[in-house]
Amino acid sequence: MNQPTIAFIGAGNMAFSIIGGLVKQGYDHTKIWATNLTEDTLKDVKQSFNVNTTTDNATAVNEADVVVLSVKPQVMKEVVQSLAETFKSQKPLIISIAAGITATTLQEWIGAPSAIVRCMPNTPALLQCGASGLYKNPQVSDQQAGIAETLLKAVGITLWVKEESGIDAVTAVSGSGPAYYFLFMEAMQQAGEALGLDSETAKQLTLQTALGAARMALESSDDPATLRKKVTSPGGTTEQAINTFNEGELSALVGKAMKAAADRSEELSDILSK
Ligand SMILES: NC(=O)C1=CN([C@@H]2O[C@H](COP(=O)(O)OP(=O)(O)OC[C@H]3O[C@@H](n4cnc5c(N)ncnc54)[C@H](O)[C@@H]3O)[C@@H](O)[C@H]2O)C=CC1
Ligand SMILES: O=C(O)[C@@H]1CCC=N1
Repeated sequence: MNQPTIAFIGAGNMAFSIIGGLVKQGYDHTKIWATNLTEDTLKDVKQSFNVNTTTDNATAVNEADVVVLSVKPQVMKEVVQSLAETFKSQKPLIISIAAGITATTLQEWIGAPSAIVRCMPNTPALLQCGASGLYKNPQVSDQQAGIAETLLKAVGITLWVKEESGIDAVTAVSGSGPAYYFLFMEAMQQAGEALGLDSETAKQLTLQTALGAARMALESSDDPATLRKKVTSPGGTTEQAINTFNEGELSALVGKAMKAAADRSEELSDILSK
């Protein structure tokens, strides 16, 4: 299949990562456009990947089969409305990576039925180690869905949800998820220091343990519960820690925290549709 031309509207962190992933995987750089508000903010992406750049969003969209909306949610309405006529004439596949903006809202701002894939990536995409949830509206063809998947696979794994509300759950799990693990790392490092380790030692032990545990969970045929049990010697040290977590109802707390994140995602969709 010919590689489609892709325009990234808003070449910030996430767009930079996806473009980087695509180019590293051999995507033709001449088929990629990146836009931003000023030439200065486009220098980096131009120098790094030799893609086409412009400060005029419509110029890029006019060239594109696929448009990736990668500006912040707060400016999305203005950006989409200013491109509405171009979208209507060009009919590109539109992929939005913005948190909290539904495909229905995007379509309303465009003012015509449009093929839209909504995606929730996460920040490890910056290391090509991300996890993205994808939703496609009924206008998206199988071929377009394949294009969206290829694009996001350049920065990690991709999983589809059938209902758009699934994106709220994806946001609670993998979108916000890196922050939960960072919080746990912060707490473990602090606890290590409180137990007498110097800060650097506590940090290195914490981070390498997180990496090792994640790799074991991904690569082992055992599930996380089995892996946990294998660390936990009866009457030993881990058991004491796990009992303490259970007394504090850690699982219930995680459930409550993630429900709050999903509820906020739904609420933001309402607020941002205005
Ligand atoms: N799940 C998650 O953790 C993440 C989700 N996201 C989503 O990805 C999107 C992009 O996020 P980042 O790359 O971190 O933001 P960013 O702020 O790094 O990039 C956005 C870029 O858009 C540019 N921009 C602003 N107005 C523009 C306009 N009218 N025309 C063209 N460019 C314009 C800005 O100058 C900026 O460089 C956001 O909508 C965010 O919700 C991003 C990062 C992580
Ligand atoms: O905190 C947020 O609202 C965004 C969405 C997922 C990660 N960051």
